[in-house]
Amino acid sequence: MAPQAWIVGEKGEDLQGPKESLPLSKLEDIGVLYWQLDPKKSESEEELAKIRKERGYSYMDLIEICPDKLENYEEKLKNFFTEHMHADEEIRYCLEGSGYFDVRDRDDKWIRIWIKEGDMIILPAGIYHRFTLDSTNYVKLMRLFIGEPVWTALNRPQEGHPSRQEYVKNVMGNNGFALAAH
Ligand SMILES: CSCCC(=O)C(=O)O
Ligand SMILES: [Fe+2]
Repeated sequence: MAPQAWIVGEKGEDLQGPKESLPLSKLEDIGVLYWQLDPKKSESEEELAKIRKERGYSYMDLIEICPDKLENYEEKLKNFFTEHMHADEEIRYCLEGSGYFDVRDRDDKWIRIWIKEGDMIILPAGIYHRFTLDSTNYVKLMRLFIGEPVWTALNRPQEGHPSRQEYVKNVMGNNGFALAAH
C-alpha cells in the first residue's frame, strides 16, 4: 500500500477540488522509495535489518518532534519546513505519530506524503523537500545514514551542487524540468 499523497500549495495549503491520492509510481518516478513496516512486529525488524544491510545504513538514531522533547523546537520546525536538499539520501522510519514530507514533483509542485507509524521513506540526494507535523503534533522517527551522519540542510536554490546536478540528470531526465530558482 502506498502512503496517502496529494498535491498541496506553496504554503502547504490544500488546493481546491477533491483530494486525490497519488499512486506509488508517482513517487518512484521522482526517486522516492517507500516501505511499509510495522514497528511492533519482529518480521519488520528483520526487514529493516535487511534494508540497512543492503543499503549500508550503518548509523541510526531516534528523533521525537514535539515541543517538550525537541530542543529549539520552533526553530527546528521552521528549518524543516524551509525548502531544502541534502548531499545524501534522507532516510526516515516512522515509529510513532505522523507527519508530512513534501517533495517537489516534475512540474515543481509540492507532493505531500503523509507518513504514519510503520512508514519508511527514502528521499534521494538532491531532491527538494520539507517536513511538517500534522494536527497530532507528534512524531517519533528513526534516522538512518551511511557512515557519519551529515544533516546539513542546503536551502534552495542549489542548482550548482553536485548532488542536485546528479539528481536532475538521473531522475528528472531531459524533460524540460524548470531549473528556475524560487
Ligand atoms: C526530522 S525529519 C525531516 C526533516 C528534514 O527534512 C531533515 O531533517 O532534513
Ligand atoms: Fe531534509
